Amino acid sequence: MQAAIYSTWRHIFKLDPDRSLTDEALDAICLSGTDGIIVGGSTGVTYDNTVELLSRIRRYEVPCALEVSDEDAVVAGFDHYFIPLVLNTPNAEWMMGRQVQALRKFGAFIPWKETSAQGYLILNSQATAAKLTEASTELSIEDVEAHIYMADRLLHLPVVYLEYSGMFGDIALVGRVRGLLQGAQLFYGGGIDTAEKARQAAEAAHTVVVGNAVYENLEQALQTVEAVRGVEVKLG
Ligand SMILES: CC(C)=CCC/C(C)=C/CC/C(C)=C/CC/C(C)=C/CC/C(C)=C/CC/C(C)=C/CC/C(C)=C/COP(=O)(O)OP(=O)(O)O
Ligand SMILES: O=P(O)(O)OC[C@@H](O)CO
Ligand SMILES: [Mg+2]
Repeated sequence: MQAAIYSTWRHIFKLDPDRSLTDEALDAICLSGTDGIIVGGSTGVTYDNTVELLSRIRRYEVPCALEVSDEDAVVAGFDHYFIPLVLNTPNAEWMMGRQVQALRKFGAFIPWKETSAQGYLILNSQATAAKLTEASTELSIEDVEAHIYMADRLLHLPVVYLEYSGMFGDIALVGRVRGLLQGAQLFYGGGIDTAEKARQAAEAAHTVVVGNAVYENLEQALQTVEAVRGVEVKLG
């Protein structure tokens, strides 16, 4: 089987359709040398703002994936689709419920080879996604490990996503999780707003995701690309 497009991605910018970016900023992001762009956000993502952002990104060659957070914002034409499942929520709606509901509608049309589930472990209680999904963010190391065994060894999810959106996470824990994984690719995201934080995250995870910094300090966000490129980690 051909490897998924994201399997070699070390650095990703995540762009939120619900936030605005000038053409100059988008130009710099798309030409930055990042491996890929994920379009996604936890709230305010609509069909219209997703189509608009995709059409602007498509002026460039950079690969672009959609992380689907709302069944009403499913847009054709992306290179890949990620379907988040929240592992650490007691509310099954966010683990399986909404996804199954969407599959009733889209199941027959899904490009399966270009579609992957992501097992999200949300570890910042203040993240929008944590509040929305009622995630149980206060996890012991044993709890984290158990979730990782579930995602990687039992469910065989292709991606495990350690999500600290809005804060820089526990990088030692990220490295420990990577060491446990046998099949899944580890995405880390949260609070990367300098080259140094990007470098540390890239030492620990297979793939690092830079989101809010794009909107808050673009110059520093752009520097994360080179920082990640300088760190060797075995992928695949
Ligand atoms: C041809 C064609 C049409 C192809 C496409 C077919 C296709 C692939 C269909 C998809 C069908 C499907 C199964 C859809 C799932 C829909 C769904 C409702 C999933 C639920 C996802 C979920 C658990 C959402 C909860 C929030 C979450 C975890 C979002 C992930 C992204 C995220 C955390 C972004 C960060 O958010 P942000 O807003 O930036 O947060 P901050 O405020 O902290 O910055
Ligand atoms: O926005 P930040 O904090 O960079 O987090 C990136 C990403 O993990 C969000 O889903
Ligand atoms: Mg954000």
